[in-house]
Amino acid sequence: MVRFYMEKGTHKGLYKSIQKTLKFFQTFALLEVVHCIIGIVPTSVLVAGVQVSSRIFMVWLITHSIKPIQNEESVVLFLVAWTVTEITRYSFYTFSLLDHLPYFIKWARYNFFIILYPVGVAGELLTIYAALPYVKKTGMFSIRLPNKYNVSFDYYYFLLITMASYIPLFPQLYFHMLRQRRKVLHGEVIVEKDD
Ligand SMILES: CCCCCCCCCCCCC[C@@H](O)CC(=O)SCCNC(=O)CCNC(=O)[C@H](O)C(C)(C)COP(=O)(O)OP(=O)(O)OC[C@H]1O[C@@H](n2cnc3c(N)ncnc32)[C@H](O)[C@@H]1OP(=O)(O)O
Repeated sequence: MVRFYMEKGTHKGLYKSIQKTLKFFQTFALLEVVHCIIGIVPTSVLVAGVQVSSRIFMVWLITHSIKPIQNEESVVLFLVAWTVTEITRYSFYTFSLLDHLPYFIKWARYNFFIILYPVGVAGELLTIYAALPYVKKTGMFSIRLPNKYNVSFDYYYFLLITMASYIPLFPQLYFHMLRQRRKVLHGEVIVEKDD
């Protein structure tokens, strides 16, 4: 991403140039949920599920499907937030497994999110917001009556509901990370409710 910006001097075309890698890694992140379900990692299934499904949704049902929004600045916002987060997170896992975790990586893992989470969420919400006029105009992914199954679905209203769902769900993730931060960096013992 940095190389693209240095070479082109603009964010336009960035999404197109990284989309394959993005789709591959974000789709495979589903394995993180599987790992929680089968108990390979002790992470909450609910927390990992919300985190991964929101990213898959952004990648496939928003950015991939709605071409006119791919060059929005808000796309860069969430791409940068996700990228820095995952570089830090997987460095943390790798060094932890090697039993040589540098303090800076641990510190970064449990501090960067304080800024990156709101930045990422802002990028995601602004991108969905930018998609709304196109979705309304084209009626994409919507099912209109009458049809033989007597079912109707409006993707435009689905997106509005999805945006609203960030209000109860995002604080859950953010406060979870704040609790993890207190536990890992300050050694506080925190009793969490089971899923
Ligand atoms: C259908 C439409 C759905 C739409 C839903 C809409 C609502 C969505 C609202 C929410 C929006 C979220 C948006 C989000 O996409 C925005 C961003 O991400 S912006 C960027 C900032 N983001 C972050 O900082 C993300 C932080 N998240 C995480 O760190 C994790 O994803 C989290 C799932 C929260 C888990 O963190 P936690 O600290 O609880 O657990 P860990 O999994 O890190 O660690 C537990 C222990 O397991 C070990 N572990 C885990 N995985 C591995 C691995 N792969 N390899 C090795 N070890 C692993 C880890 O070391 C821990 O071990 P220990 O306890 O011994 O330290």
